[in-house]
Amino acid sequence: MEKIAMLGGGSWATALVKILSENGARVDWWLRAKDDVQHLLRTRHNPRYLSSVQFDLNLVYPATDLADVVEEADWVVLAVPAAFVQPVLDKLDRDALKHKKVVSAIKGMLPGKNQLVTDYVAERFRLPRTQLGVIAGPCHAEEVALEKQSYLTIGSPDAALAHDFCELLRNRYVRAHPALDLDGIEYCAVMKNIIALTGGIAHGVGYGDNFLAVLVSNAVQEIRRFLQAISPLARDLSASAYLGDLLVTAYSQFSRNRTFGGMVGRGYSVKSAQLEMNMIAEGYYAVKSIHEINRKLNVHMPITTAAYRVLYEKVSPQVEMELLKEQLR
Ligand SMILES: NC(=O)C1=CN([C@@H]2O[C@H](COP(=O)(O)OP(=O)(O)OC[C@H]3O[C@@H](n4cnc5c(N)ncnc54)[C@H](OP(=O)(O)O)[C@@H]3O)[C@@H](O)[C@H]2O)C=CC1
Ligand SMILES: O=C(CO)COP(=O)(O)O
Repeated sequence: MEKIAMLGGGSWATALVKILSENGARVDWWLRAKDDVQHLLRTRHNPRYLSSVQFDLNLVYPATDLADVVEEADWVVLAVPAAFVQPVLDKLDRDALKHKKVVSAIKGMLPGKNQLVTDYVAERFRLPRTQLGVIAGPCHAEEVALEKQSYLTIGSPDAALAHDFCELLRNRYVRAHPALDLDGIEYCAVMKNIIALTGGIAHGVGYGDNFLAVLVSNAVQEIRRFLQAISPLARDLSASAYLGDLLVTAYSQFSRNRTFGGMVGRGYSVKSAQLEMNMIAEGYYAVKSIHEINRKLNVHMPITTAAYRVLYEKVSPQVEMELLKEQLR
């Protein structure tokens, strides 16, 4: 039996625990709050995220002791928001992940360090990239809870790792495919959140579907330019790990990034939008990271720049969307 350590207690971790445990894997599940662990042990449900999902406690072992949770695992899956991944993982000994395969389900970068999660893990735990992977693709946790047909892509420079993790995920409603482009997939997952957030801002200001379609088309070009500058490779951006994820985040009712952007466009401050959401919109942090990385690369990125100016320089969303609209084709 495969042993998986799941780190994170939010919606995506909850959805992945459902998929993996229903496929027969043992999942040791780290959540940060004792009360949530107690609730899970008592009721078999996560109290705050996807609370309709019921877990088989013969396969799912919720706990708050991080070192214990990872100790016996073959696989460690990271599903805490990017802003908290470093404080969580820094509690582990540097050798704690030595012979383990580490798969990041996080769609964000370490704020402050402006580093991809897999780069941070490789550096901190001295792991070769062949022990690392990412889970990507258009997939909202809420639809997994409803068992709606979904597709995931596992990116890893190690084809066998990607293949094996796909096997752990595949079921009646999840298809999973391997890919080799770890960096491109991870960066794209970060950037699509920025685009969805900006689409939300535009919508909040009053722009409609016609504008959003043009924004998303231009976004594909912006993502292509950035990826070519930071990680040049012949890649097909129309694949679902890239374009699919961009589309679902820009258009889905479940998208936190789009929702957050919408609130900012309607006049909420960043703080009040974050408080009201109660979930994490990674795009807010990603805008700053990508903007700062791009100071060196100098790629033409009008959408990211517009989002940065609204979120970090407090330029009015109306004014910024007026300026952005002149730059789109
Ligand atoms: N939700 C989805 O559909 C998908 C999400 N992802 C990615 O998964 C990652 C995790 O997001 P998701 O599961 O959606 O998160 P949610 O927004 O559902 O939940 C927020 C999570 O952040 C935790 N958290 C809040 N503050 C802290 C803190 N100070 N230290 C540690 N943890 C904290 C919360 O813990 P607590 O409950 O204890 O407050 C909770 O587990 C993100 O990178 C996201 O982009 C990827 C694909 C799909
Ligand atoms: O990555 C996601 C879906 O693929 C989740 O996006 P949101 O965080 O915007 O909900």
